[in-house]
Amino acid sequence: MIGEALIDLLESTSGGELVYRPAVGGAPFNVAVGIARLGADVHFVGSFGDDPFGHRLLDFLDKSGVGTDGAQTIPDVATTLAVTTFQGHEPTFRFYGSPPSYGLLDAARVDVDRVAGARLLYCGSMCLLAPPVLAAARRAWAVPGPVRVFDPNVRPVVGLNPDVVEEFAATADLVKLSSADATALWGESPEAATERLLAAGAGAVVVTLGSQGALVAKGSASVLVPAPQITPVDATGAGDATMAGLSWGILSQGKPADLGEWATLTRVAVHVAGYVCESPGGAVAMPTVADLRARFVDLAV
Ligand SMILES: Nc1ncnc2c1ncn2[C@@H]1O[C@H](COP(=O)(O)OP(=O)(O)OP(=O)(O)O)[C@@H](O)[C@H]1O
Repeated sequence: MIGEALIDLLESTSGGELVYRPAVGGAPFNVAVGIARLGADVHFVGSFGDDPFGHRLLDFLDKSGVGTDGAQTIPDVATTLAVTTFQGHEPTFRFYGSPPSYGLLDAARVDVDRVAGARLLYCGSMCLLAPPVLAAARRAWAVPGPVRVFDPNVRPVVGLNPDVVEEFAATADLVKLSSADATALWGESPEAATERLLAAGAGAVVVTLGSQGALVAKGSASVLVPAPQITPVDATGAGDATMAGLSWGILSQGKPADLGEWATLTRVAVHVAGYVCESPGGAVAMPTVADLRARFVDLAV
């Protein structure tokens, strides 16, 4: 079934040379791998199907040094597959697999003691469309203690309820989203979405702007952090790399106190994203600190 759908899709979208490359991913998956590559201790909570694809994802997390106690393998369910096609370096996704394996997480997988002892809690993304995942995310989000970072990441599946986004934003220390997310959620400019999220209660907001970098806002002020000059090859996981860079910055330097400190953190994050854009694959392209230093010699990390 999936094979037939894939063949139809590939035939309908391949105008020239067709390049097929299997990869691993999913936004929270990419973020977890990205944070681990940068050197922090990270644990993943999420679900996979009980098939070779799911086993491969778990294996990749293990090999990347991500803790998988909170990962759940769902019996008799196929792992959701995403087929990514490209216009230049910009990816478009189509998902296959019903019910979606990522949407069946048991909220009991959230170890509240571990959350309470953590320094940072990341929550994303379109998976929140699934009621079980939303219940799990609310269970984790209710635990006081860690710095909370939230990525609504509504695309490529448009439909996440804006009320849910504002619910999580209300108690988030940081909300990161893309300008495309802002349009999909509210039909708003990055500036207007930033004001909305800050008014909802977010401590700070970062809106990514592709090759232009990112808009960082706190209180009534904002600043544009430019992206490094790169030659993009594959932008898959660029937003996730930004989130990984921001999370790692908070873990290594503490939560920023003011707009200037958020901008400093974001400057590193746009370089992490730029690095990822320069090679194919999303999660596999996430850099170590040594990779960043070698590629961007002027970057103080
Ligand atoms: N062409 C580029 N040159 C330099 N940096 C880039 C480029 N494209 C993306 N980036 C980096 O990746 C970050 C995230 O990109 P973008 O704003 O497109 O988010 P995204 O999550 O990939 O977007 P979308 O929601 O459209 O999928 C940017 O803020 C920037 O740092």
